[in-house]
Amino acid sequence: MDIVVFGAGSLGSLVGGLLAREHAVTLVGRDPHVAAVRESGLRVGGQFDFTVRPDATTDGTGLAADLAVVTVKAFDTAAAAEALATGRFDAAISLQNGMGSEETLAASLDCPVLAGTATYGAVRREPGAVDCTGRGEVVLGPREGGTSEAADRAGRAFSTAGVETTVADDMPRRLWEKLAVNAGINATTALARVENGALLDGPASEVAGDAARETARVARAEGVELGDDEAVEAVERVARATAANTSSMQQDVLAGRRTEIESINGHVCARARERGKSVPVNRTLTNLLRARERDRPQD
Ligand SMILES: NC(=O)C1=CN([C@@H]2O[C@H](COP(=O)(O)OP(=O)(O)OC[C@H]3O[C@@H](n4cnc5c(N)ncnc54)[C@H](OP(=O)(O)O)[C@@H]3O)[C@@H](O)[C@H]2O)C=CC1
Ligand SMILES: CC(C)(CO)C(=O)C(=O)O
Repeated sequence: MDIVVFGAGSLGSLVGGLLAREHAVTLVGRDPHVAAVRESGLRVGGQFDFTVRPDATTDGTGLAADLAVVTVKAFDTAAAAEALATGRFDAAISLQNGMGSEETLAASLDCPVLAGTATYGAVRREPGAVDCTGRGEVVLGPREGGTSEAADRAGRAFSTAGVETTVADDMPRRLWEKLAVNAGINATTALARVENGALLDGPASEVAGDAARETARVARAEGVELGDDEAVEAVERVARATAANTSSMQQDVLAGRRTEIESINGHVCARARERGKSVPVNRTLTNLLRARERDRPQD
């Protein structure tokens, strides 16, 4: 397949590198990473060890492919959608954390937009190289649930390239469960400056559990069956599996970068407001991160 990976940062470079073992991949990213990939190829290290030679460009406009895989940060989705809309694709998929990216893409693109989640860990350490810090899986499917030929085709493309992949018919529930995990872990660890494993017990675990429970309550108000206990168990499962991780939001805070707070806890707050629900823990976490974003040097 011809595949465009829009957002050749950490996750996009890893997924693009894995896909390039089997498919014709074009990475859309920034220099000096793009220049290094064009010059010497993309080295995939950490839990893998191989080099591939995908195409790479800094100009994401006017491209055409069977599939567009979107891996920019959530706050860059609108710009990515605008660029992708100038090209031609049979399908697109978001592998981003947070909620709302699929809707943003679907509003601009003239092709089926699939939902996806990724539990691979990736860090781009230097231009032309990415490390896999944890082998996970990609789960994908139609964003409204059910099955589709586009989802099956994308699933086959990922699987044949050796990406652990599940094609799921319950993406709305899976997205809300992943949202509960990120709502519980990301902002809590970013503010407390602790690793994910610190949420398994101790003072911050209550905050993470409450944020996940609130998220489950909003999910149910949206018609998605996600129990309070299931949401808390998902947080515990992920915190245990990634105990030594510094969450992506904490990494962003430590590096002085913008965070994805609006599409994670901020999304829970926005949906709760529409449904007349109270989510005080998510509201507190969102406002504390917002306060810090106001003080962050602007891009
Ligand atoms: N890293 C991980 O292990 C995982 C990440 N995720 C999710 O995946 C998404 C991406 O995360 P991650 O890879 O860590 O983020 P990164 O910031 O490392 O990657 C995004 C990249 O896209 C680039 N980019 C943004 N807009 C454009 C554009 N218009 N044209 C070209 N390049 C562009 C960014 O460049 P610049 O910064 O210069 O704008 C950046 O290099 C997030 O939603 C994250 O939560 C999910 C699971 C695991
Ligand atoms: C699963 C988790 C919490 C792992 O750190 C993550 O998705 C993130 O940090 O953004």
